[in-house]
Amino acid sequence: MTIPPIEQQQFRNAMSRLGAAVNIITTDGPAGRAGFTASAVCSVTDTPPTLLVCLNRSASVWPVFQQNDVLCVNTLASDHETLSGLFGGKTPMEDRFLAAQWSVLTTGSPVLAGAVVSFDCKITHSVAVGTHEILFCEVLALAGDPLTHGLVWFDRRYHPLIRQDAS
Ligand SMILES: NC(=O)c1ccc[n+]([C@@H]2O[C@H](COP(=O)([O-])OP(=O)(O)OC[C@H]3O[C@@H](n4cnc5c(N)ncnc54)[C@H](O)[C@@H]3O)[C@@H](O)[C@H]2O)c1
Ligand SMILES: Cc1cc2c(cc1C)N(C[C@H](O)[C@H](O)[C@H](O)COP(=O)(O)O)c1[nH]c(=O)[nH]c(=O)c1N2
Repeated sequence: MTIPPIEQQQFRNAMSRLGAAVNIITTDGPAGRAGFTASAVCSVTDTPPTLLVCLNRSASVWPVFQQNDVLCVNTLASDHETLSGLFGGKTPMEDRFLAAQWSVLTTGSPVLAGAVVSFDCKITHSVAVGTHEILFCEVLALAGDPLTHGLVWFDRRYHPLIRQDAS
């Protein structure tokens, strides 16, 4: 029996049905400051606290993350749609960062003001799979705003998460 291969577009159409949090992944260090929008973020283990980020190696930011070896995962709030678009397009890097306020925690990676949660991490190792690099990241510090509402990428558009009981 021959199993027909899943085409790229079929895979993307299927993945578009898998809702995901939207994040801006930032870094700063010897290679400079950079950031991009990512939905491919996942918890790996809590001992040591580790998450993963999948980054396309064709992105302009890839060499910067590779050299800095640190990053911050900033999970976006319901009012961050415009910011997500800036970090997900071909916008010049300085213009992306001018559109929001930033601080730092432990690694020096930019921490977004008003994020739902921020994970400040060192990249412990990475694995290449196809077009992407899976970055395994140990979490060194946390921040966040418990009053914010989340944002989900589903069906190729944003869905602000507003709790039914929110006043
Ligand atoms: N993991 C990723 O690299 C990823 C995830 C989401 C969106 N994007 C990019 O954002 C843009 C808009 O995406 P969209 O969701 O509106 O429509 P789309 O049809 O390009 O993608 C649909 C879904 O497929 C997956 N996907 C898309 N490109 C991928 C890739 N190169 N590798 C692995 N998975 C991929 C994602 O889950 C995405 O939500 C596109 O340029 C897309 O490539 C990339
Ligand atoms: C909602 C959403 C979600 C994602 C993306 C886009 C958008 C709009 N992009 C694409 C990524 O943000 C884009 O390629 C970067 O801006 C890098 O582009 P430059 O090469 O720096 O212009 C993206 N890229 C990636 O490598 N991993 C990911 O998980 C995602 N997820």
